[in-house]
Amino acid sequence: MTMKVNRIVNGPIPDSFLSDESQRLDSLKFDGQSLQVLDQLLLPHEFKYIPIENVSDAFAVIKSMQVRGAPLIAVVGSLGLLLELQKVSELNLDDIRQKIEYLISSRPTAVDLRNSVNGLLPILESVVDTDHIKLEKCRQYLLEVYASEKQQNRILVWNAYQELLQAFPTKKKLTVMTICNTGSLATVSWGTALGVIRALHSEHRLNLAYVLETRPYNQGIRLTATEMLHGGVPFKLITDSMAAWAMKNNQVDCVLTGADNVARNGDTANKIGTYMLAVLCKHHKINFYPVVPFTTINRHIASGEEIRIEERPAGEMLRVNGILVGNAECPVWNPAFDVTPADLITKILTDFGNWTPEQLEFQIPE
Ligand SMILES: CSC[C@@H](O)[C@@H](O)C(=O)COP(=O)(O)O
Repeated sequence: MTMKVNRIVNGPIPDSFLSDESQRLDSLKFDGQSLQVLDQLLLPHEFKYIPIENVSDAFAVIKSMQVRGAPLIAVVGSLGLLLELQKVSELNLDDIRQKIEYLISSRPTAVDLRNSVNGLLPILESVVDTDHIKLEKCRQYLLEVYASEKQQNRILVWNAYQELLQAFPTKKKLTVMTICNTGSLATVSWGTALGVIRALHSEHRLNLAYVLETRPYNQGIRLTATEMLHGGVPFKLITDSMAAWAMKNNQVDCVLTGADNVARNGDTANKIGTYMLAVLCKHHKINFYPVVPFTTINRHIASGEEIRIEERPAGEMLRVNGILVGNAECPVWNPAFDVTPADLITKILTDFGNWTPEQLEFQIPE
């Protein structure tokens, strides 16, 4: 997969656009040789960075949800592998292939990680390069996963922002709704849907964001609310069950969500509850937009039926911050994601342009 994809809507992007990086929380610290990630399970009460030295460390923090959010998972997995490859002098093809599969198994729905680490395969399979050159190319590629996530995110947010200006030409300020956490804590940059909400705020075009609590694991209340408070972005936290009532009684202009896996026909997997929002949008005639980096598009699958939905442990539903709130014996079904069918989606906003689901397949870059 090529990393460089550029299709900037109404570009060039002015330097002033999202220039104040102090408004962002750092999901990780990486200096080229050492990596530390923010333990998101401790938020909002404690900001603690934990060191990652290899693939098993990366796997552990992704699996446990200390690190989450599709783009961030991809970067942390890739950097975990990079740190290992920086320590070896000889290429071990089987070992790298096994590590790629191991990393992918940590979160099966989020396709960014799969797309990113699988990008090593053509390098490993080259019949021209020596092992020494392959090793060096693998390192460069993995570093590029990190660098390009940052660059592409700015384009993604800009493109999505342009779409909203165009869709609501007479609105001075928008009221939006969002689910889960799609901000700097889910990426190494501004974020996807939450990045767009940030942009609306910094361009004085945001009235209010309704932030869903996002049961069962509360990424909305623990993470998004923390980011909004940190950046001074106007928002109101609501429980997931208040979404319909908020749409009915308050003007909501659009719903902006992230995505974990988008099929060629535009069917979009995202945090459980997203499908419910799309259905509500249809009833209330509200625009529904997934904000989607190129790395989240799964060109290998035709529709959402092929997306594997991760199921998480019962304890994540029965406990809040480790405290048991239900009977430990409760039978539980805990799917982490759902799939919004393409026909409920207004447009898919991407870093290579903004497309209706019908257009998407013909626009995905090689
Ligand atoms: C930029 S984030 C896109 C998605 O990863 C996000 O919307 C989401 O569903 C996160 O789920 P999580 O289970 O917290 O990793």
